Amino acid sequence: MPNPKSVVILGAGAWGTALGAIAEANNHQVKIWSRHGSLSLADAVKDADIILSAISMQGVSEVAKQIQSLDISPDVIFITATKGLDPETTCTPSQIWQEMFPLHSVVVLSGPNLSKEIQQELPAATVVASRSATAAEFVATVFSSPRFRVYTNLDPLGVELGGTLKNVIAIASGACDGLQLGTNAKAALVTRGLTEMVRIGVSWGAKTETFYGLSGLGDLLATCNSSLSRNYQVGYQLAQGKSLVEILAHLQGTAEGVNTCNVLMQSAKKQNISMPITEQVYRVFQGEITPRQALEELMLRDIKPEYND
Ligand SMILES: NC(=O)C1=CN([C@@H]2O[C@H](COP(=O)(O)OP(=O)(O)OC[C@H]3O[C@@H](n4cnc5c(N)ncnc54)[C@H](O)[C@@H]3O)[C@@H](O)[C@H]2O)C=CC1
Ligand SMILES: O=C(CO)COP(=O)(O)O
Repeated sequence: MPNPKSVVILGAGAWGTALGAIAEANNHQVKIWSRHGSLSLADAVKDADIILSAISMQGVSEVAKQIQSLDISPDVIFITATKGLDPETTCTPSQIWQEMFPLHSVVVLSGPNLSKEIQQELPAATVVASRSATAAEFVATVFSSPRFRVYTNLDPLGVELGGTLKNVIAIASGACDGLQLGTNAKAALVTRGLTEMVRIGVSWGAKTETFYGLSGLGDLLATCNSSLSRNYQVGYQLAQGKSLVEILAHLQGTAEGVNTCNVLMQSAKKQNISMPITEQVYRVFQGEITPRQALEELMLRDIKPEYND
């Protein structure tokens, strides 16, 4: 374990708090900043070795801009744990952090990490990815513990997109379970969902194999099969006939898949990339069709080869 480091967590939500507890258990000094708390951002990031952002997508650009105006040591490593896409630019959180801090190392942390289980100290594994192998290895040592196994990876975009894109498939999976469609249907949905994730992710520059790792397939398995996932909960409740507005009004925490689905649909249309599951989730959100009609549309698509469609 490295010497104690000063770790600043941005965001006091479910994930920020859980990650703070892991670093604290490894004897690091942890400060958690929240937009609603009394600690100023300037005081929070003063003397930081690591700044870890676990804020919702909607706050990332705004908070990164505020930090840009502060005095940050060139040695600070940024970690991003947000799973979302910017609605205006389609940038990922790490691209936003890297653009604002071009001389700093930026590390993506993503994996099958349902925060409630992590808070209960159940074992889990994750991935830390960066263009800088040294930064990724350093972050791995800060967060690794007997209950949190951290792998390094050199494809930050792929790792980040795995965690982000799977949220839309988790919504579809929740709907699949809400409609009681069975295990075969779920297996088909998740597998074809992964194909969609790879298709668009690779067109954006991610590596195919990254999607078959913990941050892609691993996170899909976790969120598509657990009612602890907020995205899954959204889909499940849609299948029960609730409106999206009603569901989001009562949901505890953030379901990033809703915004991600909208951003993905715009990009897929522009790039002419086929994303049938994402498209059906989008149409359900728009109130154009019900989850059951979405299922029928998916089942009645043209017959085609499994690959190269
Ligand atoms: N909860 C989980 O199991 C996991 C969540 N994530 C990702 O981490 C991110 C945060 O998730 P949670 O902590 O679960 O959500 P949450 O809803 O519990 O917390 C979100 C945090 O972001 C802050 N925030 C929101 N908008 C902001 C703004 N405009 N300015 C400043 N702060 C703002 C909130 O104040 C809160 O502290 C999401 O992108 C999520 O996909 C990733 C892995 C696991
Ligand atoms: O990404 C997650 C677990 O890895 C959390 O999923 P939800 O955001 O759907 O709760």
